[in-house]
Amino acid sequence: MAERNAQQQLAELLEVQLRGGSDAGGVGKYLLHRAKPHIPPWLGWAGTGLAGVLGHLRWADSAPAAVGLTLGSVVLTGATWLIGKNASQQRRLHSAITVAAGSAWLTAACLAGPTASPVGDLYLMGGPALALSWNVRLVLRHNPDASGEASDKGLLEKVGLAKAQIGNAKVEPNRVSAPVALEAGVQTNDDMTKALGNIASALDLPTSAVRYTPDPGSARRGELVIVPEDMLAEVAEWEGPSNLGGSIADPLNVGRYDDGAPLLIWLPGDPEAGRNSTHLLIAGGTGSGKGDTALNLLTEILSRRDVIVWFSDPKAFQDFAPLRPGLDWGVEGGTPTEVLVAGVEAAIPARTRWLGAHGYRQWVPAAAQTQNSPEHTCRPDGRPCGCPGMPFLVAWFEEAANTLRALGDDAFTGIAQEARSAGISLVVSLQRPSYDQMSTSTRASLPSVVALGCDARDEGFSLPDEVLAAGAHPGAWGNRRPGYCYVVSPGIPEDRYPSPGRTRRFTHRAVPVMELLAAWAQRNGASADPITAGAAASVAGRAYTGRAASGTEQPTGLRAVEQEGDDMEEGGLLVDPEDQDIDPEAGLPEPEAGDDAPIFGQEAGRKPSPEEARRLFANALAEFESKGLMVVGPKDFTDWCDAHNLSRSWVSLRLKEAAQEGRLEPTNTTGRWRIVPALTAA
Ligand SMILES: Nc1ncnc2c1ncn2[C@@H]1O[C@H](COP(=O)(O)OP(=O)(O)OP(=O)(O)O)[C@@H](O)[C@H]1O
Repeated sequence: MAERNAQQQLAELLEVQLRGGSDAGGVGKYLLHRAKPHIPPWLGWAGTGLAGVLGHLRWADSAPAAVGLTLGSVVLTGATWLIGKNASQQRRLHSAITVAAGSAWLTAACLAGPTASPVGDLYLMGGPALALSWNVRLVLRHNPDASGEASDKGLLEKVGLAKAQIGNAKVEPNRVSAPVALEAGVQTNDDMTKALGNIASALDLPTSAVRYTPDPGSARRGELVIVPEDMLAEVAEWEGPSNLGGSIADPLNVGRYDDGAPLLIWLPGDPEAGRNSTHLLIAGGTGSGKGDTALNLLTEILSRRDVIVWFSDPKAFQDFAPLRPGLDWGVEGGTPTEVLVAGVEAAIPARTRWLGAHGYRQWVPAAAQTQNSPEHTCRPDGRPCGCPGMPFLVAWFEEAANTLRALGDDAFTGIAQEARSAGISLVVSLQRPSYDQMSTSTRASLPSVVALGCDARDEGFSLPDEVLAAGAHPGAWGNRRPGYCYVVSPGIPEDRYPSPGRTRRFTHRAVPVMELLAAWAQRNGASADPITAGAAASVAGRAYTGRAASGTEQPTGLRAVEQEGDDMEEGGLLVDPEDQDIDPEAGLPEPEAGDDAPIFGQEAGRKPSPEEARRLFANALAEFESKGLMVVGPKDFTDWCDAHNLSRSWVSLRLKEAAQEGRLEPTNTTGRWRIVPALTAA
């Protein structure tokens, strides 16, 4: 490795900055920028000449002026020498000679006249020679920065890594990268990562402009990357999806990196690339641009042909309303979210079984096609089965802290683990990225993150330690840089992780485009396959309808379940036997004669007989179900208890009994039960 002085690398970096300037302002601006540092010596020359002319007009032939000017000249030269004691020897001498020559000439010009011989000749020959000597000095310094401080010591020496070496630098537009070798046996990569802030300070750049990627094979080698100009400062607006009609396996383009490269995320795995599917956390403080980042991602997902989205948004679709028609299942917070979670739990084994039966070890785009290949058939005789394809499923939880807390760590970790082999990606966003919002183990089951600006104390939650050590600092942005983010996700080269990117902004202009996109998804996007729709309906009953197809009243999910019934008759599809009888379209049992007394209207003061109370309780469950409230607990019966003079503890016991009878299923939350719609229909 040709090892060079750090100073040269610095010069190259600044060269790049200059080039950036020239791109921006054309050749004239570039030349002016280059010439600027060389002008001051010439101004000094002209100024001295002018002072000579004026001085002569005033002090020609004055003896006291001669004494004063000579003394002044000596004092100025001495002062220059003294003041220059901290500068290099060479610079000190050069300055003193310049001041001595200039002030001696000025004295002579004042007394004898600037045009007298040889004063005039000295001015015309000596002045330019001196000015040029300063220009040459500047050029040789390799550093056009006129502040003059950076050049006298090597960059790494200044940050306490004197013996470290920088190798051949790779200079790209607005990016300099160079291998670094630290002093063997004395310095480690940790020393380098700790020095990044100081390097940024030495170069007068923001902290996020300097990054270091340690070489995994060495404790003292790595790559230093410097990106001088913040190319993300300019806001980019969202103009539409990047790949309408593409596959969800194609990269999702959510913004750009600071060198202009697209910011890409992959959710499904790719067996050929050896990449696993992933779950994604969108983490950012208030005002960090989480909402717009989510829109970038969701619009990309909904524009793909082979994916469906289940979406829970406790904020009542404030940001996402225009996209709602494109969702296969969209719910607001509270019980509907609990039901959606139960739907995901039910879909996981059903989908995994289907994928396995069709010879897929993980979801790939071919799984979303009708199964016409003998390699992917569920028929024992090996002939193509013709089963409808299974689109990828994204289950998205906005502002998920409460949902995750209610679900519990073990349950979430289990879902996250198993969902990956079921062709399901979870996307989770948090109000505040911190451990009081999400436990360590839940955080650990989300391998990918889009880390937006946050409180500096929460950086450790958002990003892995090694990415922070390499120079990533979302805490430095807070909410001052909306949309700025670091993305850690499979498929992205690891040395990219500490590079900041920025998502696109959504304004009111985006609304009609999003509406068009949702309409496109209704018409051309995937709809739930019978297996997924069946699993959802088996736990959610009427609460799951599937996305309404464009131009028809009938939701696609229910259509899929109906079709499932037909397929079963043909014996084509492998289905969980327990799910076979489910008919989510089936009505609730007709109330028996005399049952039409209003559930919540019992005459005050009269306690029902035990038998009557049970009947009323069964009716109440049926009513909850008909409203799609599929997860219940004693608190949901508060009004009902008041109306019927029954206590919540009685309801609590009845709920447990109903669970033993199979009418309810326990959920992950103590005291909450899921209504089993299949038994209602039976
Ligand atoms: N990529 C971006 N580029 C420029 N501005 C952006 C970007 N993303 C968001 N913004 C702007 O930043 C502001 C905050 O964005 P947003 O509401 O999405 O933040 P948030 O993190 O969702 O905040 P909250 O949690 O309070 O809802 C908005 O004015 C938005 O227009």
